[in-house]
Amino acid sequence: MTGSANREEAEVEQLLEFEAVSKKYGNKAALRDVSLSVGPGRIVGLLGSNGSGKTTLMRIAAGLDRPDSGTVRVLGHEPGRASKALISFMPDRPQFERWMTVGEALDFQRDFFADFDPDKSKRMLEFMKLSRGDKASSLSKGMQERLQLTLALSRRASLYLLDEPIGGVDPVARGHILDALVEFYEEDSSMIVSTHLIADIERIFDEVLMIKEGSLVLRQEVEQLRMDSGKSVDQLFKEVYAEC
Ligand SMILES: Nc1ncnc2c1ncn2[C@@H]1O[C@H](COP(=O)(O)OP(=O)(O)OP(=O)(O)O)[C@@H](O)[C@H]1O
Repeated sequence: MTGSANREEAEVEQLLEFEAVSKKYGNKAALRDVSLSVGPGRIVGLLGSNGSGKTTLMRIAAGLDRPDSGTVRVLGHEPGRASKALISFMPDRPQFERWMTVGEALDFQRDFFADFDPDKSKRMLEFMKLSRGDKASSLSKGMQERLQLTLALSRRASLYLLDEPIGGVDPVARGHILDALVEFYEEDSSMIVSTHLIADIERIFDEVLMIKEGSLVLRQEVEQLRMDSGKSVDQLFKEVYAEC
């Protein structure tokens, strides 16, 4: 990164900042000395092969796991009640109970989060072709992901963390879901999206972070990356992870 980019970054209040964050599970290093920052109004792709540390990074940002060392800030707050109120996290596994209907899952989210927006949630349900009366247990994997996204994006959060949001959605529907991401996220907020399906999703990214064996190996603006390398993000990803 250039000096002027550094100065610009320092002037904008960062939504998320990691400084030298490391995390081990037993003797397995899941994150190694990761430093990054995400400013407002950005859609950031978090890319990495299986086990590279994407979920760990998101869980630490969401305040669900603690780093062993390093510091994390969300709009200047250390992880805790204030930072959690600013973040909407979509985990890679369903967070609703299987006995719930779609409507009950949304009501639960509404009761839990002060920033839940009922109007947005209604528009998202229509967009996702879900009905309040649908039973969560009878939804297909792809429809469950649509519900997960509806729950996450129905909040007016500052930072959305979406862990593999389109893995179970069929290729035809992916474009529709990506359009929902772009349409329903808040202008001044930012979104970090982890994925393996880079070719499908790279069109929505402003910036990508590539993580390999717990280390951040690349952080770049997508336009710049395409201009510098003459390659798509997907092509570059395949090169970086060729031996994984
Ligand atoms: N709770 C845990 N206990 C032990 N090891 C863990 C735990 N969570 C993650 N790990 C290990 O940490 C490393 C990073 O895992 P993580 O889930 O963050 O990767 P990921 O990039 O999200 O992978 P995937 O794309 O397969 O979901 C892996 O080696 C994983 O086995």
